[in-house]
Amino acid sequence: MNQSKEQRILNFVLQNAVRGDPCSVIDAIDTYCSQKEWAMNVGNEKGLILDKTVEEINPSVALELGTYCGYSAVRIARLLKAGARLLTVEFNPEFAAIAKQMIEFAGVQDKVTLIEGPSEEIIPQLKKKYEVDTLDFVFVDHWKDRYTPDTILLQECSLLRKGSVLLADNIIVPGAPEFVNYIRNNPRFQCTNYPSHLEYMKVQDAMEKAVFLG
Ligand SMILES: Nc1ncc2ncn(CCCCCNC(=O)c3cc(-c4ccc(F)cc4)cc(O)c3O)c2n1
Ligand SMILES: [Mg+2]
Repeated sequence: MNQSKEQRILNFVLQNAVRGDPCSVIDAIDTYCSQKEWAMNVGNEKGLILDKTVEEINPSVALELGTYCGYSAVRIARLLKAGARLLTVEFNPEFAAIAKQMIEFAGVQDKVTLIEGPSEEIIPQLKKKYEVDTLDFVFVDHWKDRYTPDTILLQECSLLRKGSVLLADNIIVPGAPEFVNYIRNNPRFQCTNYPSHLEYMKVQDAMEKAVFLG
């Protein structure tokens, strides 16, 4: 049975990155996906915006929606302080299996809890099953039409506190127009737009940061 693109990306990392070195894993994925096969990792340009946001917040508890191959989970986890943790949600079992191996190879597995399932099912479980009180940071990078309902769900589940930060990928491509309308017109969020480019392409994209005001 021929390999998936995601398996080829993982194999390239296993052969070209250094075990336990998250930066070498990030670089290997970016090299493969810019030179061989495009893939929907956040990439290095938007990845720097992600890095700066994570460093600014220095979260104790972070959530990622849409793990894919684990590229942004490794990017986020490598910046977390001792004792801090990232919960990342992926509903595609093949992608989750790749991401698990990617996270372990990078050596950040102690900081990352990979949860398999749809966000709409997992979010309501975070408090009781995953012992979350509130979230300091949420990276939103899953189905673009789930951005709004899941932002509402996070509020309904009392998972956001004054100062919680959401960072959403793909505001332009594929786009999340309903989310942009919702979040920018919601007085409970303070929004900032970060123009950038679609990963590995010269196409315009952007990220949106939204601070929950409580
Ligand atoms: N509910 C739920 N819960 C949990 C989940 N886990 C996964 N999913 C499903 C998410 C499926 C992948 C989401 N990501 C994207 O679709 C995406 C696409 C592009 C892109 C594609 C083609 C182009 F031509 C241009 C741009 C670029 C990006 O950066 C993207 O992030 C879940 N859903
Ligand atoms: Mg994305």
